[in-house]
Amino acid sequence: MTIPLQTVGLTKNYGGLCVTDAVDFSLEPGARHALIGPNGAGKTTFVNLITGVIPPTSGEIRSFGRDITNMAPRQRVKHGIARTFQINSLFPQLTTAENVALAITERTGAASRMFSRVERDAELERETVTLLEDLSILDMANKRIAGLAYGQRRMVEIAIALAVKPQILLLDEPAAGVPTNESRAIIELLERLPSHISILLIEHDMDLVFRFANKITVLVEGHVLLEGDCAQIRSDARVKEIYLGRRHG
Ligand SMILES: Nc1ncnc2c1ncn2[C@@H]1O[C@H](COP(=O)(O)OP(=O)(O)OP(=O)(O)O)[C@@H](O)[C@H]1O
Repeated sequence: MTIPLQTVGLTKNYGGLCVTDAVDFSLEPGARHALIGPNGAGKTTFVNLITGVIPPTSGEIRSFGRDITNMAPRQRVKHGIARTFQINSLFPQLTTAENVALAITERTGAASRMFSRVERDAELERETVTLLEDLSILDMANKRIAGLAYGQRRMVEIAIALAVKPQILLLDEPAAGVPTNESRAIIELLERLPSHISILLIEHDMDLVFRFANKITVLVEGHVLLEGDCAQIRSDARVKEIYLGRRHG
């Protein structure tokens, strides 16, 4: 089986500053992989390179056997790569269902014009309901985004990323800024994500990382310090000193 996502010698320089330093990385089929590292380690830059928001200085990005290094961001979405953002991108006056339906419409676009309006609307509703049901957030369907708690909005953002039917999902700090009493629901939602989707989670909350991921890559100053399972990462002295030590000392 071809590898969903792979970077080879991926490098990004800003002037003299090397932010992504020859990163070799693989996301396996069905992965639950976390990318961790201290502030400024280059995690978001890495995601921006993968999604095509910024071009690399050198190196390659491959996905399912295809070189996507120079592919436009929209094409990468069509190719199956979706992401969530740290910044809220929802329409606050629309309901959860309307926000998700809009994202589905964007995906189906021209293809759906082959059907009549009634068929289209029925299919759109069916898919929206199924998606919300699968994530156990159907109770939020008719609520406006503006009236939702912050943690609930983060869950809708994940639903929207799923609306493009991705094969690869990049989650950029899905629990950032979410109060502790709401973060549990987010963790449970992450655990309900379809197993065939390969997921890369960027997260500072180590409890969430250890619960979600079975493989972890530690990025420090743009380069991969270490990669391993939760036990290997927990027990590594360098990781404790550089990153975990400050939080889990
Ligand atoms: N457009 C840019 N121009 C110059 N330097 C940049 C630019 N974007 C990012 N950087 C620098 O690259 C480094 C990595 O930033 P990045 O946001 O990728 O780190 P991060 O690991 O995601 O941090 P955090 O955990 O705080 O979100 C930082 O030193 C940052 O200042």
